[in-house]
Amino acid sequence: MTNDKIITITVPATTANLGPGFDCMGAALTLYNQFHFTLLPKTETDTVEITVKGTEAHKVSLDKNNLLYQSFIKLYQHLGKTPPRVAIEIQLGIPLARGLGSSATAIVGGLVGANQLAGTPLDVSEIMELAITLEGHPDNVVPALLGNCQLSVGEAGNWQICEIPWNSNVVPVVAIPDFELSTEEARSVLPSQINRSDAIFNIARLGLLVRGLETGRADWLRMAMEDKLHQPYRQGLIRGYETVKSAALSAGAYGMVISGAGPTLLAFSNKEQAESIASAMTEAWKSEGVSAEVRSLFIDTQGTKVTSIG
Ligand SMILES: Nc1ncnc2c1ncn2[C@@H]1O[C@H](COP(=O)(O)OP(=O)(O)O)[C@@H](O)[C@H]1O
Ligand SMILES: N[C@@H](CCOP(=O)(O)O)C(=O)O
Repeated sequence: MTNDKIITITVPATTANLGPGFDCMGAALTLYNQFHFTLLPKTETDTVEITVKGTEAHKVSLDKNNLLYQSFIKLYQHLGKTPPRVAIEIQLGIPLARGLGSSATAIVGGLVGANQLAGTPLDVSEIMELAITLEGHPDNVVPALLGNCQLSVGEAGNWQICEIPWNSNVVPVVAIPDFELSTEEARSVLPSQINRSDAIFNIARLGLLVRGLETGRADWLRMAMEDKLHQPYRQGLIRGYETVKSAALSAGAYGMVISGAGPTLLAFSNKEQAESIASAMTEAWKSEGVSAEVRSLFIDTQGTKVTSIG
């Protein structure tokens, strides 16, 4: 094995939807997965070597079904090139199937890793287009790639990406429970049709959320973090949702929403109250028999980072 080229891709977690921004808005968080790609010499067989590190490593597939590897292969197929043999090491810092964009990191990491090894034939917007197609919605892959809070508007082949300013006094507090909820399951409970009043409810709040995030105005954020398109259908899948929400609000949170497809719950706070809100959410979940890791994070401003050796 030659170790002459090692590429490391670091991809941030994301919190998608942010309440009313279902399938269109999301923000990158300061929590990361890292992917190392090492070029291997060609052989007759095209086996892949995958190793995974981290507390949930045993849950990740080590064969060709691995989502990171599949995304890696997709980029070469897109280029019409044969993929090289690689050894992949995954360092998991983001818990899986918790609504923090672990699948988005795998998709973005695989595409960006392949693009680097192929000599960077694609630019960021071409990678973004492929990532959105693979994930099926833009709200987690776009901030994972670009960092910050991003609103994605459009359709395949024609995306407008708009960065939403985020006031530094709006602190994301994430409460990550010890149980999983796959995005697939959380999407399966959503209705295919919505009524007009629910659409108006969300349109108005998404506009308010954009201004609330920019200004940090508590009264705007409080109302803006409500939603009628996905959360009412999903909250029944999250044990303790109501208890944790009332604890967060009583402790002074502006609002609380489901992070991505859940089950992680996301509260917004000012800097002063973040710690007491985190404790209140931990205790509330404990009272429901759920152990949770609760953390105050920051918004990641850099997005996906590439480091190359060799
Ligand atoms: N680092 C990774 N490498 C390979 N596959 C991953 C990785 N992270 C997540 N996945 C895949 O994505 C699935 C979780 O995706 P999903 O249900 O959308 O949850 P999430 O909200 O975490 O994105 C995992 O069960 C696994 O199959
Ligand atoms: N808009 C999607 C977002 C899923 O994000 P994830 O981080 O849970 O994969 C949805 O709500 O289904």
